[in-house]
Amino acid sequence: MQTSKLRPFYQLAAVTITRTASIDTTVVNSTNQLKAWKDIPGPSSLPILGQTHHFFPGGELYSLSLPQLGEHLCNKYGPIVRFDELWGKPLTLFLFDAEQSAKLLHSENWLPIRPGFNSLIYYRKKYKRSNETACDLNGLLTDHGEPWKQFRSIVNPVLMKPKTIKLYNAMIDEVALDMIARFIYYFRLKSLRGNNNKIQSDFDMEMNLWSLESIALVALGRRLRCFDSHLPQNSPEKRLIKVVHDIFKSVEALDFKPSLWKYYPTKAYRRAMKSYEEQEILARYFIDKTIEELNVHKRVIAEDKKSVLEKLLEINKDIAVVMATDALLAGVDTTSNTIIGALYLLANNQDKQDALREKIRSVTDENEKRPYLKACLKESMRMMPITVGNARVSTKEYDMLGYQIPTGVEIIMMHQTMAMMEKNYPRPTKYIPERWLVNKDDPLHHGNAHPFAYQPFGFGVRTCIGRRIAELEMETFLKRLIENFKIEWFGPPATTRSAGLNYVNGPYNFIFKDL
Ligand code: HEM
Repeated sequence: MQTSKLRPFYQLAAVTITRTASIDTTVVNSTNQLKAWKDIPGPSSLPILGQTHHFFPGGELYSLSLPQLGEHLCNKYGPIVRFDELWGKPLTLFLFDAEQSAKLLHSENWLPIRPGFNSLIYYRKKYKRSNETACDLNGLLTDHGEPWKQFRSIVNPVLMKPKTIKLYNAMIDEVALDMIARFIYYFRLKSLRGNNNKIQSDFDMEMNLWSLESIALVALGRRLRCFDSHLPQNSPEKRLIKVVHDIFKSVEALDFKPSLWKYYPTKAYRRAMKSYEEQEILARYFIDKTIEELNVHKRVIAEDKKSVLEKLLEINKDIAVVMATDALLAGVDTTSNTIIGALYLLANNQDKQDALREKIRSVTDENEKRPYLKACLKESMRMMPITVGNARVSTKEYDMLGYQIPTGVEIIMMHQTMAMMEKNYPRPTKYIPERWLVNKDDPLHHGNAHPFAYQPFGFGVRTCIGRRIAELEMETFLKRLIENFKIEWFGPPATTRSAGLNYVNGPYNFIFKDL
């Protein structure tokens, strides 16, 4: 291997994070006798290998999924667990304490740095640049500091204002109804509906087709062909769905687990660069087609009918394109897997499903709020979240549980583990949507739990930009499903895997009975 080929890898550290916030050590009280970093509990270290040998076959962390890793670390080492710097990965801290998470999230809420997409940052800032196609705007997933703030201040009003998002109600309902029609059509085909009405098709692909069709309609303002019954496997729609899975898998392999990609172009690194490129090409295909159509028709579109892309195009074309590309990456597996989790939990808790159906039927005004529906989704995200937690890089020194935490540490707040602790949510393994609704004197009242044990959409100025869209999509679709079908689960409990996000594994033993 020529050294020139390796050079970009050596340079990576320079591009990953630009710290613009000043170091403020006031968070550490100098009179405190704080214990040092090395005193924080964590797996033992060996010379050269550091703590990585624990991830090798026979090691205590070998082949654990991220949720399993969280549970193991918390049970064995306690609420704060240390991983030392190694192979280009900075100091990393796993946090299982809601109060400390609150402190960190509040304190890092000026220009928060969220780690976790370093390989995508590398692709967008270095790899593409070497292919002479890079642009300076890299988007919310990968920008930090002032560039992130500028970008976010432009897209926030378009994507986060509840009033603006409400304008998409009818469109999103149209997609939900088309998906229900597709379900009914497919389920009537004997080949897809086996004994006991059990689904025999790829249920996760079906849910991804729904989520892609929905996010594309909001982001681009156009219908794709996701519900076309003759959609080929190599269609841009199905390829995009597949490449999104591949990307999240790559992020876990390169950015969460020990990997040598920063020094050497490993196979996983090469696969990741190919996936990032393909996602960009496919997203651009849909975006360019949309812009072309807009230019040809030059229709005067009412403000409430404009897509996110059209609204952003009027402000800045580069931002419009990058935001649509990111929506077609971050808005697919997230909503589809949250819905699969919610359906699984409702199928296994028939009393809650009946209560939800009754509440949905009792609403006569479409604009009326649906607190029980929201509570069902909140409870699903508590028990089956798509991410194990949130993360920030410390830009100040902290006193955390008596330990001095330096700057530049990647701190992963393990909300999935915290949200399943009895002290945070009583009877944590039980699916109880009511906990989000009951009043203060009820021991289950969610306000009695620490609010920072549960943060499915993140926190503060860096919170998920797609949150309002995701909630609208999921509430609309879940409502239509529960209105139309009684959903049951057949066979052994579902298992999950982590591949960047948490996914429910097949077989998807759902039974959908017409009502
Ligand atoms: C159930 C659905 C979803 C969940 C649970 C979810 C969760 C999250 C979380 C936890 C974060 C990190 C927030 C933080 O660091 O504080 C995030 C960021 C983000 N999400 Fe989502 N997300 C969902 C759907 C979507 C959708 C539909 C989009 C499409 C627009 C989207 C786009 C993004 C983007 C671009 C960011 C980066 C925001 C920034 O750093 O400023 N997400 N999401």
